[in-house]
Amino acid sequence: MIVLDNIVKSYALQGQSLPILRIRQWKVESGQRIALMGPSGSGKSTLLHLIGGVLKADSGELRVGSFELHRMREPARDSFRAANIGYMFQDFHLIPSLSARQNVELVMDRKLARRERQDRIEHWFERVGLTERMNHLPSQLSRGQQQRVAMIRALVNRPPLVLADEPTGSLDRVTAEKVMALLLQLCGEEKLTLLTVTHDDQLAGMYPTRVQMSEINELMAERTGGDAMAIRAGGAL
Ligand SMILES: Nc1ncnc2c1ncn2[C@@H]1O[C@H](COP(=O)(O)OP(=O)(O)OP(=O)(O)O)[C@@H](O)[C@H]1O
Repeated sequence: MIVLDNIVKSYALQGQSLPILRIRQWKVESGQRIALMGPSGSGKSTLLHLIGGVLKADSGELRVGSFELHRMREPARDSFRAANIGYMFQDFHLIPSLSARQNVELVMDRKLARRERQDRIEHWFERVGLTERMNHLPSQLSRGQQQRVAMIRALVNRPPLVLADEPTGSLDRVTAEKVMALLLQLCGEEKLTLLTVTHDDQLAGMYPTRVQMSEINELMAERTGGDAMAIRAGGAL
């Protein structure tokens, strides 16, 4: 379970503190698959970075399972992230000089026997329909295929929590729907908690649960009309 209590996050900008998030309470149950929606600048990526331990809140309490992220320094949060979070990004972040298989192998536990690692990799490539492409470089794959490799990389260690930031944002509609459906299916089968940022209503509609940033970020709710662009522009809140 993820629990946020009285979380405040600001960025320092040109000597000023720019408040971005104020969340009184938000809970995500284990195994939930949530589409996180909201206008540009509403703090979606910042929220994912807080939950993933990339950033630390200014104040408040944030628990992911038994981890109290608000008490942890950066090295501890880095270890937490490596062991517990699968990340997916809009632009895949695959290493161009490594094959699809090697990109996945890179994140796998070195303590696993080589045979076991290979079996797992083959199993996952089969599940996403890319068995024939395992030894291709990212540049030899379509964008949808590249994102499926990135999906394997995010899921192969069965992290309890998967954070996906606009994972289909650079794909065409048909491919985006296929990739999103696969991500939802695999996280469902593996019982992983999935938090996906998307601005696309149609893709969000595929999710069992949808959450608008305006429902949880009080800084948005306070603004009449939820004008998050003012947050982006550094407008007074
Ligand atoms: N490192 C930073 N320093 C200063 N301001 C930042 C920083 N990162 C983000 N911001 C600001 O914080 C606000 C929220 O950014 P964030 O990326 O979380 O929003 P978002 O909802 O994910 O937006 P988008 O949909 O455009 O990706 C924006 O106003 C952004 O300009």
